[in-house]
Amino acid sequence: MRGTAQVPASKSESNRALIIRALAGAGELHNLSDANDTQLMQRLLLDPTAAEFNAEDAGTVMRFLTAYLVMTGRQTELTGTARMQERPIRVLVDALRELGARIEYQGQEGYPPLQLLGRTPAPATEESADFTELKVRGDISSQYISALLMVGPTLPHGLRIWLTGKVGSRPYIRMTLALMQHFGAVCRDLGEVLEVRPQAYTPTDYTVEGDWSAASYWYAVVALAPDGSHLTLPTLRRYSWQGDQAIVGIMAHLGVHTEFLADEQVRLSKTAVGSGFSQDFTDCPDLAQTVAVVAAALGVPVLMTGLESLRIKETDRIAALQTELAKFGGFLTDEGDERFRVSSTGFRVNGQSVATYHDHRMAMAFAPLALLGPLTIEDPKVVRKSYPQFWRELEKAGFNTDPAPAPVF
Ligand SMILES: O=C(O)C1=C[C@@H](OP(=O)(O)O)[C@@H](O)[C@H](O)C1
Ligand SMILES: C=C(OP(=O)(O)O)C(=O)O
Repeated sequence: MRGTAQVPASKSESNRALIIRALAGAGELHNLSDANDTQLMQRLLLDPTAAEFNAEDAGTVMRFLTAYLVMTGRQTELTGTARMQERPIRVLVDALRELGARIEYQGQEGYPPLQLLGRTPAPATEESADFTELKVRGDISSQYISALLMVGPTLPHGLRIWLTGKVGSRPYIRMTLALMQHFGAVCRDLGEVLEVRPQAYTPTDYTVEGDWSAASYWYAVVALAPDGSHLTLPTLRRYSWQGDQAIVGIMAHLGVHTEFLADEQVRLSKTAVGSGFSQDFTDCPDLAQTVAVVAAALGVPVLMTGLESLRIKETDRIAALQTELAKFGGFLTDEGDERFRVSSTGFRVNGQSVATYHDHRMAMAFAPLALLGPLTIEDPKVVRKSYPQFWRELEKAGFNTDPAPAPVF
């Protein structure tokens, strides 16, 4: 294994930059992601008169657009796939209602689809109030908090959010604040409290970094490749806003060494694996599948915590991992108290077929196992959500895929 693999641009950064640019009115965005989640966000933001918006299976699109559309006074319906209609949104809807938004549930209370009916300005806050205040729980999805923060500068008194509960995916909140600041917003992260001053965004240019969550699949490839393998990934920064850069430290336990080169490149090389470790995924839930598969394949025991949010993503990722790993001799055992242990006995790849449950990360997390033997990935098009060129890049790296990857768009 030698060479260079292209990762897509970060869909998380792209989708924030698109919302903030829409609020700023202008600004050039470079290296936007070709992920369906980002292409979709771009198309929907360009459609000012649509009577219905479909966020498909994109959590950021659903949550960010709910706040953006309703707070900019749009009256429209916002829906998504069958799975999106099972992903909760009540925390965000309740918070927006407190800000004067009129939102109705079209189906089940607490879930999309939503009817957005515009906004009646909230009762005049006292003159002395320096911020409009909200209490928001942080233990279901950080996307609600990012969605609220991004519209914060447009509110007459700005916004002060008190976070309650165990806050998950916090690096994504920091990324939101960092991008807002890049576009001239004045905000402060005080831990439990987040503050945004009322102030127009400044039109600014931004170049999106490569996607560290997508990079994790190349870490998996190097971890499972023969000794002496190495791989270069362009567009990844040493100082990243993405919490999934945590893959650098995690994969050091699984035999991948990272070197940051000049010109925003990282070089991965294969080294010795460690004897086992514990890892909390609260800050980086999207890495859990990659790590579980590699650890099981290498026979490195891992105690995984912080997986709570995995149950409400594209699929129940804990159940999906348990079912699919078992086909190979891998286990993700629930030890109670939200602790899960990865283990394996006689892990073998010999033609199994992996179900992907409409989840791009199931497909990409299991694909690197092809280094150990042949396997089938069902419904390979799922990768279009975040990494449409994934199969093509694997072919370029020397994997044989049948059928050969076709353009996914
Ligand atoms: O804000 C974002 O861009 C994201 C936040 C995370 O979701 P949660 O906050 O729901 O954990 C992550 O899993 C998702 O892929 C992208
Ligand atoms: C959970 C994910 O995305 P979202 O929540 O934005 O649909 C993901 O990309 O793994």
